Amino acid sequence: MKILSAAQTREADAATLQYEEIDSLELMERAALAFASWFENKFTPQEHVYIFCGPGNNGGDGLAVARILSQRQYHVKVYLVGDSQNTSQDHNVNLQRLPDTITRQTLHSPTDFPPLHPATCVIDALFGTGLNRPVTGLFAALIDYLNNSGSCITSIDMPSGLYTDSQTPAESAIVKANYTVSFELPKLAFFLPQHEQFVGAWHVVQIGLSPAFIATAPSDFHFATTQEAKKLVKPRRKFSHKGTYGHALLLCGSYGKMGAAVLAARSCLRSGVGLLTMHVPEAGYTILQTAVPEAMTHTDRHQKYLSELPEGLEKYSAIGLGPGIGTDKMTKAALAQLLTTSTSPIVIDADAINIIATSDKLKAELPKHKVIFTPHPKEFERLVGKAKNDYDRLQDMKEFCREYSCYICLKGANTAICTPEGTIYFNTTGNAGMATGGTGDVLTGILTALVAQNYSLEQACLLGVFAHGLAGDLASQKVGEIGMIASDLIDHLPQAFIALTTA
Ligand SMILES: NC(=O)C1=CN([C@@H]2O[C@H](COP(=O)(O)OP(=O)(O)OC[C@H]3O[C@@H](n4cnc5c(N)ncnc54)[C@H](O)[C@@H]3O)[C@@H](O)[C@H]2O)[C@H](O)CC1
Ligand SMILES: [K+]
Repeated sequence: MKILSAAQTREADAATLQYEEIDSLELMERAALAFASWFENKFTPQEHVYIFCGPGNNGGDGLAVARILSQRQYHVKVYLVGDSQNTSQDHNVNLQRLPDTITRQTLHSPTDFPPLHPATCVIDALFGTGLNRPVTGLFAALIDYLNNSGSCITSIDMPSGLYTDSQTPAESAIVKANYTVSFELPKLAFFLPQHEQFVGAWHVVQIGLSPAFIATAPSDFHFATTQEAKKLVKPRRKFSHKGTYGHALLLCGSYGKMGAAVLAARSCLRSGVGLLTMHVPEAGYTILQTAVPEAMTHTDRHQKYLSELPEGLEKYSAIGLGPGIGTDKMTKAALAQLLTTSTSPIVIDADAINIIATSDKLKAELPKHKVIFTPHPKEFERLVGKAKNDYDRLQDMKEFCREYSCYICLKGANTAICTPEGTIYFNTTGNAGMATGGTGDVLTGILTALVAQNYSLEQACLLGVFAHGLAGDLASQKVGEIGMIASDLIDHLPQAFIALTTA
C-alpha cells in the first residue's frame, strides 16, 4: 500500500468530499467515530479523559471525539489551546456542538495547565498533518508538560509537533505518544526508527478516503500488507520436480562461524528451493553434512576461510554469500572473482557487504540489476555512508540503488527495501525478539531460495522479508520475544508460508 505525503492526504480528503458529495464536517465525524471506536476497545469509561485541542481540524477531531466519548459514558474534559480567532471552521462547528455538560477551559499560560496523574488518559489533538512550522511557545510548554506527566497519551492522527513526511526541526517540541491512531494510511514518519519515542504503537482506522485517488497518487514510499505478500507467492505445480525450483549456491562460514552457514542453509531449504549446494571452508564439511543433510556440501581448499569459487557457477540459479565468511584477503579475492564472473543474481550479506564497502573497485564491478544487499544499519553505514537523520538515510539509499542498479534490504524494525528505481517498501512483520544473532543469516537463506526459484529480485525482497518477519511473529507466540533464537524463525518458516498460501 502507498504512503501519502501530508499534501497528498489533503488532496485525498478533497477528492473524497467531491466524489462522495459530503462536506468536510461529515468526514471529520467519520474520523472521530473511527477514533472513538478504537479508544473504546482500549480504555474503559472509568478513565478520566483530558482532550487537548489545537486550532485546526486536528483540534476539531478532538472536539468531536470529546462529544462522542461523553455520550459513551467517559468523563471528558476539554482544553483549548491557541488563538481562538484563528480556529478552523470545522473546529468551530464542533466546539458549538460540544454539550454544556462537558467542562472546557482555554489554556492561556502554563499556570492554567491542569494537574495530570498517571491514571489520566490524555488525548493529543493539538496538531495533525497541517503542522507547518516547529512547535514553540505555549504549545511547546504544554507538550513538555504532557510528556512529563506520566499519563498515557493517545495522539490523534499524528503525535503533535512531529512532521508527517520530512525532518522535524530540532527546536520543535514533539508529543511522546503511547499510541498514535492515524486516519486511513500510516504516515511516513511512523516507519523511521528515530521516531520510536514519539509515535509509540501506531494503529490505522479507516475513514473511507477515495480509493481511486489513492490508487493514482504517485509515491516512492509503500508499506507491505499481508494481502500483497500473498499475491506474490507462486504455488507449487503438480507436475514439477526439484529442477523446477532452482539450484541455490550459498558461500558461507569460516572457522568458528560455521553456525551462520547452517542457519542460511536450513532457511534456504525451508523456503522452497529445489536444490542447495553449500560452499564452505574445509573445516565446515562434517558440520554441514551432519546439521543439514538435505544440502550438498562442497569444500574450499582452505581450512578456515573461503578462498575460491566452486566450479560451474553457471549452473546455479541464485548465489547467496556473506554469513560468517570474515574479511580475509583471500575471501576478498574470491568475492571479486564472483562479481566479475557470475551471471546469476547474488544476495550479499554480512562480511561480504563489509568487504565491498571498503572497495570502490568492487562497487564498480557490481553486476547491474543482479544484486540484493541485506545490511543491518552498521553495515549500511559502511556501504552507503553515515546520514544525519533517517530521512537522509532513505535518500542516500535511493541514490545508491540507482547508481549501482541494485536492491537493498535495510534490516530493522520496519525493514526498508529499496529498488534500483528508488521505490521504498517498508515491511510490517517482525518483532524485537528477532534482534538476536543469526536472524540475518536466515534472511539470506530465504532470499537466495526465492531468487533461485525465479522470483524477480523485487518480489524476492518483498516476499522474503515479509515471510522472515512473519516467521518471527509466529515464533514469538510460542517462545516469546526474550527467549527467541534464529533457529526458531527457521522452525516457523513452514507455518509462515502456509499462512501466505491460504486464503
Ligand atoms: N483526510 C484526513 O485524514 C482527515 C483529517 N482530519 C484531521 O485534520 C487534520 C489536519 O487538519 P488541519 O487543519 O489541516 O491542520 P492541523 O489541525 O494539524 O493544524 C493546523 C492549524 O495549526 C496551525 N499551526 C500549524 N503549525 C503550527 C505551529 N507549529 N504552532 C502553532 N500553530 C500551528 C495552523 O496555522 C492551523 O491553524 C488531520 O491531521 C486530521 O486530524 C479530518 O478531521 C478528517 C479528514
Ligand atoms: K495530534
